[in-house]
Amino acid sequence: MNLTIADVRLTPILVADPPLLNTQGVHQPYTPRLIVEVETADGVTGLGETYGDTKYLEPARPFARKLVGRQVTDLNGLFALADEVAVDRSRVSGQVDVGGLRGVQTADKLRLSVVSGFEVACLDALGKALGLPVHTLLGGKVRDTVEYSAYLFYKWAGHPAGVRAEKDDWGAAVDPAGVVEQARRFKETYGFTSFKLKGGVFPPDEEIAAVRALAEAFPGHPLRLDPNGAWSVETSLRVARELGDVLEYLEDPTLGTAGMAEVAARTRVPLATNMCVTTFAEIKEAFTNDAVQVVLSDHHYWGGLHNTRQLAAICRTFGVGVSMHSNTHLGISLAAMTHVASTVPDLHHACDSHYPWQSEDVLTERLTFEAGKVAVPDGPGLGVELDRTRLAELHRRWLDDDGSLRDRDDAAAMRVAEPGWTAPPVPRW
Ligand SMILES: O=C([O-])C(=O)C[C@H](O)[C@@H](O)C(=O)[O-]
Ligand SMILES: [Mg+2]
Repeated sequence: MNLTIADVRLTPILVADPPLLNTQGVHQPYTPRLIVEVETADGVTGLGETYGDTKYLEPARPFARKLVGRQVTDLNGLFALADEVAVDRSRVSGQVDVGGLRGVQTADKLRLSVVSGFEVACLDALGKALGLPVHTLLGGKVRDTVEYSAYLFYKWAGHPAGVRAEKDDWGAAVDPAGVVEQARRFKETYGFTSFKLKGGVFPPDEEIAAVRALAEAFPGHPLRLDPNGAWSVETSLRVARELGDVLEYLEDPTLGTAGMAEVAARTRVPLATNMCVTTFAEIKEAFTNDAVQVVLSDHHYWGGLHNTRQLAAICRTFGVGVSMHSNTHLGISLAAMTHVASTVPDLHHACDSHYPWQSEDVLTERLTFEAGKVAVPDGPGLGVELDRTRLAELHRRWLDDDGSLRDRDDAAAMRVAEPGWTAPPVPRW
């Protein structure tokens, strides 16, 4: 068996995205992703997926060239290799990322997000070559299914008139009744029993009313609210007081570890984050100050599946819960999330996934949710197969784009409907 990497293919694509609202603005009609293929000398191909914006593509290209000639088994070597790749300083500022949704943005984190796509592709190739599923390569699954939560969004019925977009049939959700209706469809279609509402869109009282309406419609179901740091400490505490009896956790109510620690010290509602702990360097301060009770890992941010397991071990050591964050992603990443989640012993919260919002994919067969859970694939590698025709079509869309959609910009999408819109300064309320 020859496990030498003979070829690496990178295919940036644009995938349809509905008009989902967040505190920064609204999703653009198409969003970039990068599909990674690693091919061994024996002709075995492994698949990976990560962010596709220019700032990820730029380092991914030289990184891909460096991989040729190495072994797919050399996963630990990927990090040192990534350090050799230059990251344009203008792309990283050390502060919260441009989109304002993914926490700090450093060159290291950007490199890790690139590495994650290649690590998953190498694991997929290795698994296929050995005839073993990725979860076995990670030490073995401890569960056969992984539970996901319904990711509820305030949304418009459609993208603004005149904007080229794919249609969706979810309708609008801009008030409590719309949010409950969306949740009902999620539950009926996918069987989800936990619900997360993306907040920070409307004044807190409206979002409190939406969560109350969810609690009434779905009694006993775990509920979460995530305004992506849009609230002050005092507003966070007020929301925690008003919703404390129905929330599983509040996610990133306020920005920064110090603010989160202050909120955590004054409420019994657990705080979760995918913003103030998104790198290993941020763990010490957050955990020693008891700023967060649940970390939402994301194998893209953290540098892959092995790093996700290391993060879970650190969380376990500190008695901090672990779950998973999700951005717009396709089936390759959902499969990767499911494999790694299946190996984490104490995963006590349903993971996030945007997947139901993505009507397009590059797989021959989409992954499915049954009773809110994805069955852990047991076939070789990730257990998914690439649809090359679909990949080519979505790549063609990327090639045809004039550049305006190649870098996600929710504020720009909002300006189409509301000229003059800029992402609001935080705290917004
Ligand atoms: O905090 C979160 O869960 C996210 O950042 C997930 C996504 O970025 C979500 O907010 C979005 O896409 O609008
Ligand atoms: Mg979040």
